Amino acid sequence: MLQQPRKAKSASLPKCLASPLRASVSSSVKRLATQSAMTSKNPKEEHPSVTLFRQYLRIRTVQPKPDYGAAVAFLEERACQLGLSCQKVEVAPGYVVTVLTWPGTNPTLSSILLNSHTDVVPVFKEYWSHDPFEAFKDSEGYIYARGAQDMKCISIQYLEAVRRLKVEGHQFPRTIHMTFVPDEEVGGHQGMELFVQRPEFQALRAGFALDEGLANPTDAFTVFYSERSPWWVRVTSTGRPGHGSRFIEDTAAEKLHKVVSSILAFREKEWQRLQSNPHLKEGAVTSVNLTKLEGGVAYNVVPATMSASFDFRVAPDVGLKAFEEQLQSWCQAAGEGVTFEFVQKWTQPQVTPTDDSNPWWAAFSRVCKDMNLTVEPEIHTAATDSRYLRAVGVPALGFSPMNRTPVLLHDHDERLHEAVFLRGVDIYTRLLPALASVPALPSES
Ligand SMILES: CSCC[C@H](NC=O)C(=O)O
Ligand SMILES: [Zn+2]
Ligand SMILES: [Zn+2]
Repeated sequence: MLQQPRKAKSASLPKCLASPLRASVSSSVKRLATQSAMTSKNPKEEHPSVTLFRQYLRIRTVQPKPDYGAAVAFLEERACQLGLSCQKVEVAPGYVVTVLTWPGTNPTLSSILLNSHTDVVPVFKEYWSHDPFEAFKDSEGYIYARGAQDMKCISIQYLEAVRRLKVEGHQFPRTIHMTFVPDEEVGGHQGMELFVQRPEFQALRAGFALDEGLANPTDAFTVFYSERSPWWVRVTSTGRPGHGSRFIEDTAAEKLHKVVSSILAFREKEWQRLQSNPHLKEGAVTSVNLTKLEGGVAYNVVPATMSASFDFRVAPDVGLKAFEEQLQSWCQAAGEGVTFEFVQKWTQPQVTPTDDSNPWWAAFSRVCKDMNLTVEPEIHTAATDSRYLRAVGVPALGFSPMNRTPVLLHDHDERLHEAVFLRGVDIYTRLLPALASVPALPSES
C-alpha cells in the first residue's frame, strides 16, 4: 500500500511527517483524495480509510481497563498528519479528553463539535467468530471488532472527512472541533460529565454537536434528538429473620416481592402501550428491567435484608418528580422497612428540535435530502454523552451513518461492512461543510 520510502525533508516537516515512512503515508493520503470513496481503484487494495479504521479498532480501549494512552497517542498522530492542533484535557487522573481543531475563517461564530468516545464495552470472546481486537475483515468486506459500530467507526469517519475536505482545499466559516472522550460506556462521569464543566470546554464555544446514534437494518438512517434518562434504582427491603422452617411474618423477601411485582406490572403496561401504538418508537416509552437480586446467607436462614436493582430508562416527556413519587409509593405500599436509593439518576432530559426553527437541523436534514438519505428521527433508548452536551445548552444529534446494518453494539460479532463505513465518510464529507457554514445565528450577530 505504502509508496517507496523517499528522503525525508525533516527540517520543513512537522515531527509526525519527518520520517520517510510517514512522508509516504502523507502522499498516499493525497492520492486517496482523488479516488472514489466507495472502492479503491484496485479491488484488491484496501481503501486507506478502512486500513486506518482497522488500526484504531486494534487499540484495546476495552472497559474496565481501557488503554487510553494508546488511543491518545493514535489521535495525536492523526492530528499531526492532518495539520490540526491537538489539545489534551485531563479531566480526572488518567482520563484525557483529546480535542483536534480545524479553525474556521470566522472566529466570532460558534463551533461544530464532533464527539466520539474512545472506550468500548467488554466482550465474551468465546462467542465471537473472530478475535474482537484483530479487526478481521472477511471475504465479503465485513470488519469484525468491538467498537466497529460503537463507535470507533465514527471517530475515523470524522477524521477522514476532515482530511478529505482539507486536502481539497476547503475552508469554512465555523471552527470544527473533534472531541475524543473516555469513560462513556460506564456513564461518562470521568469523561464528558466533567469536561462540559471545564473552562477548556467553554473555550470551544460549541454551537452544535454530533454524537453517536445506532445502526439501522433498513435503508433508512436513524437520527436521535433526545434520549431517555437512566435511573438505576436499588430497592432494599428489611424484615424479620428466623429459621427457614417456620412461617415468619413480615419478611424482607415478601415485601421485596411486592415491589418487584409493582415495578414489573408497570413494565408490562409500558410494553403494551408501545405494542398497541404503531406510531410510538421504543425511546418514547419508559422501560425497566430487574437486573440484580441480592440477599440471603443460607437455605435455612430467613434473611433480614434483601435487595432488587432496576435499570429504568425514563422517557423525556415523563414528569420526573411524579415518577419518583410513584417509586416511593410502590415501596411504601410493600410495607415497613422498604427503601430505595439511586445509583444513577439523570434529571435534565433535553430535546433538540427537529424542525426548521433549528438552523442546525435545517442544515443537517438538507444534506440528507440532497443525498437522498431517508432519516428517521427518534429518541435514543440508551444514554450517551449527548445528554451532557444538551444539558449545558448545546443542541446535539446522535447520528451513526450505518444503514442496512443490524444493530450489533455491545453484542457478539459486532461488525460493519467496509462499504457502509466508507459511505459514512462520504456523508460526513457533505455534512461538515453544511454545518460549518450555517450563517450567524441571531444570538451570534
Ligand atoms: C447510565 S450511564 C450508562 C451509559 C450507557 N451507555 C451506553 O451504553 C447505557 O447504559 O446507556
Ligand atoms: Zn457508544
Ligand atoms: Zn456503547
